[in-house]
Amino acid sequence: MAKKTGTKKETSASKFKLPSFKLSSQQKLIFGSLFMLLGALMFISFLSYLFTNKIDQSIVNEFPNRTPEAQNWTSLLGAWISDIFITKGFGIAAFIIAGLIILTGIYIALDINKSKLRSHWIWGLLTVVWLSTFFGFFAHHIGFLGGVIGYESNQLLQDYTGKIGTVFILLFGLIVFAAIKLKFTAETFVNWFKRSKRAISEDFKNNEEETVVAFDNNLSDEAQQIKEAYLKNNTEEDTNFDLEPEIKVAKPKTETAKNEGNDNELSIEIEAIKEETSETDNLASKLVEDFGQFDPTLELSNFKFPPIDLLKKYDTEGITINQDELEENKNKIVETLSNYKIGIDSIKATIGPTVTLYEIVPEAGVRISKIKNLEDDIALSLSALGIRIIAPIPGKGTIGIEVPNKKPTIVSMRSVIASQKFQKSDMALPIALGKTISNETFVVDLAKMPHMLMAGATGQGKSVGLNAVLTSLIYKKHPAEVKFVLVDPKKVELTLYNKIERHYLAKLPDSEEAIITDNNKVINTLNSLCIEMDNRYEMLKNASCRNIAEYNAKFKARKLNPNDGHAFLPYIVLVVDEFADLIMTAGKEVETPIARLAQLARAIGIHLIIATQRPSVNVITGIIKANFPARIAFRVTSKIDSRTILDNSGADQLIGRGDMLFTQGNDMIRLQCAFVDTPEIEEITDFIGSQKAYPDAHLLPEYVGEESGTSLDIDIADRDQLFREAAEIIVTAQQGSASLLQRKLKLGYNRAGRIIDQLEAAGIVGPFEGSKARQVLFTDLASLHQFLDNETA
Ligand SMILES: Nc1ncnc2c1ncn2[C@@H]1O[C@H](COP(=O)(O)OP(=O)(O)OP(=O)(O)O)[C@@H](O)[C@H]1O
Repeated sequence: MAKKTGTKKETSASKFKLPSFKLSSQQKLIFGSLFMLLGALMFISFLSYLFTNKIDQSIVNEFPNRTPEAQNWTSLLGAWISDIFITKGFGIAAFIIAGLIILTGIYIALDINKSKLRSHWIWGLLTVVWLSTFFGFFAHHIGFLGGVIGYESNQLLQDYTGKIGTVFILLFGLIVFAAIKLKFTAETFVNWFKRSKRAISEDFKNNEEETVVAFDNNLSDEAQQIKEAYLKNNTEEDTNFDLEPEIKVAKPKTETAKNEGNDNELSIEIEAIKEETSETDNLASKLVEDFGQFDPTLELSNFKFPPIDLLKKYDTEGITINQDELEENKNKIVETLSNYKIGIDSIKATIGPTVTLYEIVPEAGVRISKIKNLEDDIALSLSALGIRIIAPIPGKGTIGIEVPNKKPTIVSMRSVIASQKFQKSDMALPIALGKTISNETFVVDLAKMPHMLMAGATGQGKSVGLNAVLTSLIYKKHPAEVKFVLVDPKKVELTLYNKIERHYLAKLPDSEEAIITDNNKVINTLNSLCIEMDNRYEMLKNASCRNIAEYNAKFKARKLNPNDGHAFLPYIVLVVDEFADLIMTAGKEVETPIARLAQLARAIGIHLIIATQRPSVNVITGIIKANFPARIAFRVTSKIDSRTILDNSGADQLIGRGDMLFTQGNDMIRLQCAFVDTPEIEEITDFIGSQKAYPDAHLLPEYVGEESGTSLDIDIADRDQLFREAAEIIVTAQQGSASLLQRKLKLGYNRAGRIIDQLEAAGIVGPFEGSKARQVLFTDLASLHQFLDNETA
């Protein structure tokens, strides 16, 4: 019964299947030469027809009659075909048709890309129509020049537009041809005109010069005699022989003579190196010329970035200078230092949003370490929390004392997003983190970091920091360019981003919620990202690219064929809020893929941001730390925590509420994190969520955990049409890889991946083994066929 339904399905499917025109090499040769010979035969007939058409005129209408003898070189058939194509058809433009048929034969025989052939045919036929209409003008003099079609079309145009109109229409056709096919522009003509003008004037000049040289030659005999006489007496080679200016003009002649004289010297043969332009390059530039660069944003071309007005302005924004406070702090610093016998040469204040930096130049002879050791005493005297002493300020010969402002100002997300620095940045993943102590907007490129660790005690601004990162990316990057994988074990921090799931989020194929709150799912997602990473590396390798930027540029330039499994790759940003919680519950299972991603994913555009409120060494392990050079520390409670995050103290002296230290491996920068509140995020996500979206979130590759092998139960009826063919390829090659199917069956990556899954479900290939190809469980085609036939029986 099962078999019956199966066959029924098959027959109905095959009914609608287009015949496949895949020819074997022998068939290509047979059909190719058939076309070539046919075209050549037509060409010879047409040529002969030009001389014999009058004689053969009477017999062409009696084609079935074998008796009359035609004068055409290819006899009756030639006369008849020529009559149809030339006289009754397109006139002498019919030669182009013969040419096109020959060309078709060549393309088939040599198996050249058929898309070019299609274009040759389209342009060829248009030229035929144009030429025959053009020759239609002269139909009264030589009848077959334009043929009946040419004559009629010309007449039609003349009836409606007159002779002048017809000429204009034909001229327009010519311009269209020149512009589209020959890529002419108005400049081409202008340049031509200029060049020909220049050529004329150069000709004119050359003529003038020739007369001068001729004149020189007249004189040169005499001059030469003088020179020879002189040289006889002066054998020195470097004689500065300054003759009349006429001799200088003739100098090239002397040089040639010199070269001729050195016959037995080795001559250098210079081989012109041909520029290597591969066929794909030509095809790519042709595609780019025809369709423009590939635009990844095309599917959501009407997508509107959220307007800046969705972000709030704050009353406490903008720095106000409190002169009294400045004076007071300055006096306190000078006084404290003088108590410890440290003299000051000069002091300068830079007012930031939360702290003011006092830059001190100590008197000559004061040891820097002495000031550094007095940090706590100075802080006590200034009676302020959050004093940080930077001794010395890197790159400057001064000592910095950061003192918190009495009235800190908020750095709004709006102000950093609107800043020129952010708006004009051309970074791959720009992040406007906040403002520096000198009140400059601080923008960094996540792609260069390439991963970020964010830590700080609870309530010090981590979630706001993560939101600032996400908001920056959303304001600058189209949904096609960046995707977020959000992990939020706290279940409340990132839920708002659910609304932009189909725009900006990526998720596992089988999961309902894009934002991951369940720790088990995190493990699957991280492993899936590892698969994505391996896939992307494979794609990069096949495209001979070193990183995602190169790859995407190549893809946009249409140098990579989507049929070979290539696709535009969006950046993927993985955000983990509360990493400590994950490590506590899942330990190694999480740490291993995170470490793998952190070590390898930078080149292929996967970037990690992990945040934790417990910066202890068992959470931020050595391996994690080694791979997260960019670190952000909000306020922490102890020096030890600060050292765990930054490898340095300082984070314990911050004042909280977005006050942070940022390091990218070397210097530490104190920043005030940009503030973005939940209602603002809500408005932004509402704005984006209400726009047209992709059908689904960006799907990550499926990852099947060790214990859950059952999700691969794929119904036989749901199998891909190419399932059997794919199985045969895999068994023949004894290599279970999706890329093999991609190449052999010319499939996209996703379809090849699905077929591999189906093959696994059918027990033809083994399970996924990381970067290794899957094991093939059938050794020969016979056993495979037997298995497949039994399956459907
Ligand atoms: N950049 C900032 N500017 C001004 N205020 C801020 C800033 N960042 C945080 N705050 C204030 O601190 C509060 C707590 O911030 P946030 O929720 O980001 O802390 P957290 O570190 O994520 O805490 P938890 O770990 O408990 O989630 C905010 O509600 C806000 O009032």
